[in-house]
Amino acid sequence: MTFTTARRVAVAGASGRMGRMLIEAVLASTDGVLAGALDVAASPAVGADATAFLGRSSGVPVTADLRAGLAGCDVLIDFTRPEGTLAHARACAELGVQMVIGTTGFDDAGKAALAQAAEKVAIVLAPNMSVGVNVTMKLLELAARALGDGYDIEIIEAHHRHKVDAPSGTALKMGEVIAEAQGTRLAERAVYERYGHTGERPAGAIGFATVRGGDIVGDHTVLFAGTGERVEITHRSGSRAGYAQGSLRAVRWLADKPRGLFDMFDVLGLR
Ligand SMILES: NC(=O)C1=CN([C@@H]2O[C@H](COP(=O)(O)OP(=O)(O)OC[C@H]3O[C@@H](n4cnc5c(N)ncnc54)[C@H](OP(=O)(O)O)[C@@H]3O)[C@@H](O)[C@H]2O)C=CC1
Ligand SMILES: O=C(O)C1=N[C@H](C(=O)O)C[C@H](O)C1
Repeated sequence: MTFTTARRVAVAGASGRMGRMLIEAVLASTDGVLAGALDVAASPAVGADATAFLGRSSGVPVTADLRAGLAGCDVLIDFTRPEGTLAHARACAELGVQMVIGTTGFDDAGKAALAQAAEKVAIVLAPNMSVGVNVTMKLLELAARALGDGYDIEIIEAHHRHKVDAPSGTALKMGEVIAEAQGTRLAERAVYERYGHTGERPAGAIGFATVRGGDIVGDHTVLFAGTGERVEITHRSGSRAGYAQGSLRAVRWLADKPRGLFDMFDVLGLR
């Protein structure tokens, strides 16, 4: 992928699973420049070169000092934890640095804080940066609208043993897309847990089921269970590369945006 003009990119969570994937993707891009790398103060990576894990030197040190890490950067790509991303967003808003945020697990107050930061700088926020997942969301919109209320909806997701939030941000977004396509709100329909004598399935419920194990990168299936037939729409990620490439598309798309909160539907023209 190429940026229209070279963009100076910082990566937060530089030693994380996505952080490393993103650093590799920025280095491999022809006109993106790795200009900053952030991690928590306790991380053993702090002080080391951001590309030491690749056995090479970039001259960019990993730092926990936000001002130092963001100095001279155009955009921060952030896949960390909600509390980290919110601190980064405050710094980015103050310093005029754009953001691409893949972190999941924000509560309503966190989402509101990001919307506030987006009044100062342009931000792309999406629980899944993969092109395939976002196209799958559009298919779900179509299916939900066309199938209507005769089909019971269940969202099943599976991820690796290290994932800390559930259901995944992607599963929640799929639920929101489906609920909105049917003129409703997810909060009124979501069933996150079942145990013991649950009684019959409530009409209109959107159920969630979570699987955690091994090194599963990320699988999502939405089941529309009707009478005499089932529709299943599945996306499986086999690698994290798709998340990184989607993030770089967002970096490029943001280049001429002064401020505002956007998502991957905006980036990919899926609105
Ligand atoms: N939108 C998308 O396409 C995708 C989103 N994700 C999401 O991205 C996030 C990160 O995932 P993943 O890379 O697997 O996680 P990792 O745990 O591998 O990496 C997280 C990184 O963030 C750092 N970190 C932890 N807490 C903070 C904090 N408070 N402030 C700053 N940095 C912090 C970690 O440091 P340390 O290890 O030292 O604690 C680590 O470097 C998750 O929310 C995940 O759901 C993941 C994949 C795709
Ligand atoms: O933690 C992960 O790994 C992933 N998190 C995102 C989510 O919560 O939806 C995206 C992807 O599924 C991988």
